[in-house]
Amino acid sequence: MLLPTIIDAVADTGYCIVDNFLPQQQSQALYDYSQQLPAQYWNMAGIGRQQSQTINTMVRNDRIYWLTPEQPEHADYLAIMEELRVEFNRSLFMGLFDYECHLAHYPNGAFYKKHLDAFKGRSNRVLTTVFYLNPQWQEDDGGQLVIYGAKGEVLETVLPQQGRLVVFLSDRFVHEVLPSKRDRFSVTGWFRINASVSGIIDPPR
Ligand SMILES: O=C(O)CCC(=O)C(=O)O
Ligand SMILES: [Fe+2]
Repeated sequence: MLLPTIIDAVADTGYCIVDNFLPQQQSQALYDYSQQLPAQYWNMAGIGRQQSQTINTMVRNDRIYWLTPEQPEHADYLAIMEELRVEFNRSLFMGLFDYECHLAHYPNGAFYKKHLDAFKGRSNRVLTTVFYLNPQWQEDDGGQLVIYGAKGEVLETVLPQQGRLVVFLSDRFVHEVLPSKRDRFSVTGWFRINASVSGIIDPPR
């Protein structure tokens, strides 16, 4: 069973990379879904939250589409992430209360510069997950996820291979997506705690 392996790795090092997280046909089904999604459904990804959201194509130029449980195509993925959430809470008492995720499309040339997904005490995003959908990705295709350690050293360089899942603590690891030379598809998500900042519950997006 993969879930305990993921939890042990995150408890140990703060991150985890696993292959074949879903059965191949489920990964492929999400890939196929992303391929047929009409262009107008994809939004330019922003930086920051709600009113303070800005679109800065110097930092990132991927396009995103939020997944919802109402769509049957997303049900398998959301169901396993729910299992993972429950397991994290049971094993590590993390108090994760929900999960939000979106499809991401990096067209040829797209990237996401070094960033953190959360700032200590200022976000309810606790754990980042990235699930890759791309069949037969090669080194030359670029688009690697680079994860950095506390001293700025490279910890991991990850090819966005179909079926591969990366999980890491959102406020601990600076990371970036190197320029992709092919259309690159993934599902990026965050497990969240119900933290309130200045008495205001952090809204879902
Ligand atoms: O797609 C990836 O490898 C990482 C994406 C990312 O860092 C983000 O959306 O915050
Ligand atoms: Fe990120």
